[in-house]
Amino acid sequence: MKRARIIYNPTSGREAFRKHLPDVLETLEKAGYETSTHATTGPGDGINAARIAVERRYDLVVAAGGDGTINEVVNGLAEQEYRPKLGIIPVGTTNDFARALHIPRDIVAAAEIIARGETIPVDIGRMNDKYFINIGGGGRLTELTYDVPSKLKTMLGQLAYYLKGMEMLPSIKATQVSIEYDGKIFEGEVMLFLVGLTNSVGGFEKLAPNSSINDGLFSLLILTKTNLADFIRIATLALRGEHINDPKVIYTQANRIKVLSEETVQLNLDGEYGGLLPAEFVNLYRHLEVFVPLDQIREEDRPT
Ligand SMILES: Nc1ncnc2c1ncn2[C@@H]1O[C@H](COP(=O)(O)OP(=O)(O)OP(=O)(O)O)[C@@H](O)[C@H]1O
Repeated sequence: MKRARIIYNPTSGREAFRKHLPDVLETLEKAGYETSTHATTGPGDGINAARIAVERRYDLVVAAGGDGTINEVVNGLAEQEYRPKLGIIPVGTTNDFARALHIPRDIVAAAEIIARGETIPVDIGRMNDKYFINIGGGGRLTELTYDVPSKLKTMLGQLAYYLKGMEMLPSIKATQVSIEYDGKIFEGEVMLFLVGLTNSVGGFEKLAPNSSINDGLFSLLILTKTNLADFIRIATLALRGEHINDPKVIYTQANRIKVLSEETVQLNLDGEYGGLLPAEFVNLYRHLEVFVPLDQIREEDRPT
């Protein structure tokens, strides 16, 4: 019999998961999995729980929570030689990774996708010694993702980010950086730089429109120094994915990216604080097998 381990964050997304747990267990049972669960106890516990699941040789690990929980589970799996297949049940306020993989927000529907058993290989990112699934980045502008208090996030969802963004706009300063990507170099002042694995970031579904989830490449997006009016114009274009042709924006694909600065620059990984520059990003090609609704996945993302 195959064995599954569910690692879920009991506090994530209005505590919705626990209520549906019996249905999820039944769905996996019917698909032939003997399933056990672990409720995370606080920050970092998801990493440990995933490591334990590796040691115990589970066939499948299900991460149920927001992007924060999925990030922790991936950090627990990424360095191991034996990596169980990964199921995702989105329960958080931001579910960029699930959205990029077309996994539905309905808990039982997401469990049914795991039960169906179709997986694809997915790239993940490493930044210095940490792993990420969606996005890494830096610059004053990226700081707003962790300035948003989590209570506010739970209550207001995406709106919280926009409110915080509006409040911060006038005080955002450019940072002098050097960015080396696959042998090319950018040097200059930036509002932010983003290193993305998927096309969806913070609810902007077209921020990196050319991203493929398993081509071994990051999307690199650099927003060079702008004034407030330019910034608002580019942010508006970004809603439609049209910012990538703007002269203030550099948008390209790369497998390895190094970022340096003489200033102190905070980094952000999957929406959480990720340390300070310098940073080296490496794309780990098809590092995890993830359950997805194959009929929904873009042609270019399907395994070849
Ligand atoms: N029992 C717990 N109590 C408090 N915090 C926890 C607990 N378990 C995990 N966490 C932390 O909560 C953080 C956020 O969780 P998660 O991402 O799942 O949900 P969310 O905040 O609802 O969604 P999102 O991060 O997508 O906005 C995780 O990074 C994790 O470290």
